[in-house]
Amino acid sequence: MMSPRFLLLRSVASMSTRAFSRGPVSLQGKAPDMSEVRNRLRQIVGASTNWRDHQQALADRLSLSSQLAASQEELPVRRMKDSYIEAHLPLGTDPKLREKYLNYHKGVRFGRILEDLDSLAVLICYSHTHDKALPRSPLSIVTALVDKIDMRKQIIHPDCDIKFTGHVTWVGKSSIEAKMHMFQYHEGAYTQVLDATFVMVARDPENKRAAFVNPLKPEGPEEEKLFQQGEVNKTRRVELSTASLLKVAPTDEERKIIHSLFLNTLDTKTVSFRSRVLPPNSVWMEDAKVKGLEICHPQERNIFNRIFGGFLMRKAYELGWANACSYGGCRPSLVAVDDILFQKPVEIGSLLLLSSQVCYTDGKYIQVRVHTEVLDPLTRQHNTTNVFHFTFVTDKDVPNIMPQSYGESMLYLDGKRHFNQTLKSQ
Ligand SMILES: CCCCCCCCCC(=O)SCCNC(=O)CCNC(=O)[C@H](O)C(C)(C)COP(=O)(O)OP(=O)(O)OC[C@H]1O[C@@H](n2cnc3c(N)ncnc32)[C@H](O)[C@@H]1OP(=O)(O)O
Repeated sequence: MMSPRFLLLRSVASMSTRAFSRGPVSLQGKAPDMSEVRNRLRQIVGASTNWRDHQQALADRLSLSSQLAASQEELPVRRMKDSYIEAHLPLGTDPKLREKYLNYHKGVRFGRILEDLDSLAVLICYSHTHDKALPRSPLSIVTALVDKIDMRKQIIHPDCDIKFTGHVTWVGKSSIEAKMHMFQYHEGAYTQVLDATFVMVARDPENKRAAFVNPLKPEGPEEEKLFQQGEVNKTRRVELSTASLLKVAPTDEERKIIHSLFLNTLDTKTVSFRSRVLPPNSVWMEDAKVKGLEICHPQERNIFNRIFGGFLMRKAYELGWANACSYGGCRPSLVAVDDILFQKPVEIGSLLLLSSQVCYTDGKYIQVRVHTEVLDPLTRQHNTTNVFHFTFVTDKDVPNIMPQSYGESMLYLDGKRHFNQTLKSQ
């Protein structure tokens, strides 16, 4: 039986033809491939194709400020089908493209898929906010959050065509939730590989302050449900942020977990709080880190001359995967991506420090957190730009991760919260 999600997708897809041919992604009526998606984004904002022209392109965009709406009410209401997009990644039919996506293990580089989802989410939002009367959009639409990516299949074939679909499911004043689905053509049919929910934020042409986006009117019970889920997601995010362990103490149950881990690691031969012994089949958290550095070259810029969010996700994912791989001693598969927060833009030329940590384990599962920060070499100041959460699974049980310090215990609990959230949605 087909899943309700898939039925919904089909129903939106079937009513999308008119929207698709009127929307800004129309390319002689056929669905674009991912390079066309990126080219279309460049056209929509008037991005420079050469780095030497980027200052001029930025100056040209400044003049678009006068086209921003003064209130949300003055913008026309949009329907979900107005932003519906289908895009293709012809891995099966384009061998040159396949090389870019292929990993050593004859699978697909998931980091590349993250880049494509990010680009597609931006184009979906520009379709929602499209104004026929304007040749260029005054909005700078940036990725604020990857709320969730749930894998429905663990194997992505490198030689079969991929199809992405997606549309806006909820809007606030300046924020937009976009849901996307990925399918792969295998053994004569398209089957679902993943579902993704991104939150994007519209900013002025200089990317300095929030800008209003068109309201969204759900049509019919299925769209109402999606819209309400968007509201629920927003409330959940606020609640999670309020209960963050960086702000408030752990719950009673969590405190008991940490104390029991502490008791399990005490050296029974000494009467000391300090001497700790690693239990069998365990690894100290301190020994489960992998770090990396990226110099942020202009090649990785987005349409607003900052570092492309998809590139940051790819780098963080690959580091997190390498950490899980060395921790588990075998190739892990991705189960879910959860709550990727884009706190601050990364400027071109930055030194980006990436730090990945195995923060929670449960049987075959490994929860990895990747933290990125930019380092100003002159002032030696560090600024957090992103935090990423990945859940991996391996084919055998992995050692238990063991926190030692109070800070590590909070990382452990945060990892456990993310892991439980992932299990709930599976
Ligand atoms: C060349 C080919 C490439 C083509 C691809 C193009 C892709 C381009 C996309 C990107 O690459 S973007 C790059 C990665 N993303 C960033 O660099 C964003 C970095 N983060 C920020 O700049 C700020 O944190 C952000 C603009 C997201 C939010 O800033 P603020 O917190 O000051 O926002 P503000 O308080 O003004 O709130 C504005 C809205 O954002 C919402 N918001 C802010 N942070 C959020 C969050 N974390 N989650 C959900 N919503 C969030 C907030 O609720 C509010 O919604 P409403 O207006 O609807 O009420």
